[in-house]
Amino acid sequence: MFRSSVFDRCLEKATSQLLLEPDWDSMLQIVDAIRQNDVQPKIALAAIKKKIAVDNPHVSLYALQVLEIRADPVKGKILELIQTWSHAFRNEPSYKAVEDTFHLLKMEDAMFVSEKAPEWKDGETCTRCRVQFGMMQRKHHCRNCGEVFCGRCSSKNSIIPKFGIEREVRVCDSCFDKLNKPGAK
Ligand SMILES: O=P(O)(O)O[C@@H]1[C@H](O)[C@H](OP(=O)(O)O)[C@@H](O)[C@H](O)[C@H]1O
Ligand SMILES: [Zn+2]
Ligand SMILES: [Zn+2]
Repeated sequence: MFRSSVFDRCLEKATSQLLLEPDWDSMLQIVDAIRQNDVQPKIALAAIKKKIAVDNPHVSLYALQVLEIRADPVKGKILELIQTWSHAFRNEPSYKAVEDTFHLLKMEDAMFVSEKAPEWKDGETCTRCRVQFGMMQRKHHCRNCGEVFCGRCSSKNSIIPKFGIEREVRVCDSCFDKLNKPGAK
């Protein structure tokens, strides 16, 4: 899928051995891709884990920093991984960065807890109008409630700040109203 190749390209850039300092732009694009389900969290997790595991502390550090900017959906599991790493290499000076990043992430975790976007539910009919999905009636997902809808009932887009989604994504009609009516919570 094109969108996930954006994730792969940004991960390569963000963890390149040639970097002299973090490539925040690529890292932000990675986090957006994960948050907006452009790439499956578990695929992202595997790709980042692979980067952390390379035998180059700089690449590992940058891969860890990719998480520092809130790749929420995968963060819990990665924190465990980082904890293992920082314990395993506690006496290795070149891996000191791993330990520092772990503590940074733990601290930050305590500070910001943003809501997580819901898992997408599946179904053979539109949640709103009950039309049956098929070749000519494609299913779509609302990024706010995670329910499945036909194109007509989910034709609008919206940002969803509470999930950290700053780009317009597909939402169903009722979520669009909730997110965009004055005084929306
Ligand atoms: O186009 P299709 O081949 O039917 O595939 C659907 C699209 O990828 C939809 O993306 P969208 O919600 O962004 O439209 C997704 O929500 C559905 O689960 C998929 O079945
Ligand atoms: Zn519908
Ligand atoms: Zn919705």
